[in-house]
Amino acid sequence: MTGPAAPAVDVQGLDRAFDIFPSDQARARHALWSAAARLPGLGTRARQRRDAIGTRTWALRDVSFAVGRGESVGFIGANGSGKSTLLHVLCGTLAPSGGLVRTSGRIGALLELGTGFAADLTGRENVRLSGLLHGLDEATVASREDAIAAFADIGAYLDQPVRTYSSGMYVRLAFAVMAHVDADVMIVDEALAVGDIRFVQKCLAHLERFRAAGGTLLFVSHDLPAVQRLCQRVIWLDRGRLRMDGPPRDVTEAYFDSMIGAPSPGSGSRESGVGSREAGVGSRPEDLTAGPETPQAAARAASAGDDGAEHGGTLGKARIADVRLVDDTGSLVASVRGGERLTLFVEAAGVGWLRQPVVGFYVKDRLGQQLFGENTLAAVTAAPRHADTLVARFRFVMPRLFPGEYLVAVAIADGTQADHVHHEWRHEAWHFTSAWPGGATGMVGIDVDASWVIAYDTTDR
Ligand SMILES: Nc1ncnc2c1ncn2[C@@H]1O[C@H](COP(=O)(O)OP(=O)(O)OP(=O)(O)O)[C@@H](O)[C@H]1O
Repeated sequence: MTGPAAPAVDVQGLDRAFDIFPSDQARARHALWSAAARLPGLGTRARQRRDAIGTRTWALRDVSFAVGRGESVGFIGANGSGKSTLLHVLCGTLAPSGGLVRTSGRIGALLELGTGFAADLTGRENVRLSGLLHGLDEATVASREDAIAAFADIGAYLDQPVRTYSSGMYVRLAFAVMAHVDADVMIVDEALAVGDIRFVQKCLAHLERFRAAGGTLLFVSHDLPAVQRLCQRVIWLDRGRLRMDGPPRDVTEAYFDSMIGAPSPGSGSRESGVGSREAGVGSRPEDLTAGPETPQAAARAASAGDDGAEHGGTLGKARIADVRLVDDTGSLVASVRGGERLTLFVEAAGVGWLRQPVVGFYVKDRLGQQLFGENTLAAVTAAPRHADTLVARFRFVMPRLFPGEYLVAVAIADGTQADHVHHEWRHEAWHFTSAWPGGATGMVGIDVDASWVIAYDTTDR
């Protein structure tokens, strides 16, 4: 029995070993000696014979921590440090070799690809099966099927066997199921990494809402900014052992320093360039007037939700008709290297009476983090007028962006910084990839003309 104050997850002294055998015969001999070790009088000798067969790897060693209800905890660590093994033990798909694991409430898990669905059943059959396995009754599963299908958005593939799915389709369906089983605890492994940028943002927005509504989240990722965005606390696993447990910024910085071989500065305020934002902090993306967040913007954000919706805005009537990112020859730009001069065109229709039209944009990364943007607030001083079309143009030099996918969000508003009405905003007005070949640390790169290091003695020897 777990009382109301019991943590959602309680792990004490957890060990998990994997035995690797050179052959099936060796595996069978190991099983025999394991059985013999339980017989009276044979224990010590049988254990010695058993342990001489194969190689034992400790994926987790003496790991202890507790996660309170409503907490969001990120798990980070190098490849092979035990993160996935830990999540599997928490979900019950792997048994501990030692120690205690207690969880309370319904667990929804998105583990690595290939776990969770029966490959020969269709997506729809898997949805039904998963719903039942998560403890929902048949009627509830049936009533949620449409919502799950809409969230996954994989079209006719829903009625195809799961073995025909791409990894992206698989993860779409798996997340959609997890989002609809009334989980108290959500456990998400690196699987999200295979989703396309729009879907990943939709999932992250869902996890943020789940967290804000008091859900417990356990999140494994190598993506440190994503961990900082979603988690209030981070646990660093190092070769199976818990190395650090604390605030996201301290732990991710110490981990990053260990990865690049630098001494850790402790919990100082130095910015490492890796996701140095505080967890959960950041202005809402749709307010492109780039000032302090207004209550109106907050209210719009709350009503529209950042659910991956492609566009929103209810107050005005102008509609974004066309958005194009082009280079100096007028060609559409789908891939950038950074350093090139580009122009973003925005055209709106059905405008009507305007006091002072403001068009804005920003570029966001895969996690929805705003990287840069601009608006026409300073450029426009026109008197109120009537118009049916509005055209805005931003000419700028594209920064060096870390290789990956990016989205351009665009908004049209009318008014001043302090008092404006949003007509429409479009979260995903343009999509491009960055193919910058440099090795940026952090989210943007710089052009380094020269770099050097000098070593010298200050005293004569
Ligand atoms: N089924 C298995 N059989 C044998 N060894 C395993 C098995 N699963 C995991 N291991 C080993 O356990 C250790 C921890 O692996 P785990 O997958 O949990 O690490 P991880 O931190 O999730 O790594 P990654 O970041 O690469 O996903 C590794 O040494 C791995 O080789």
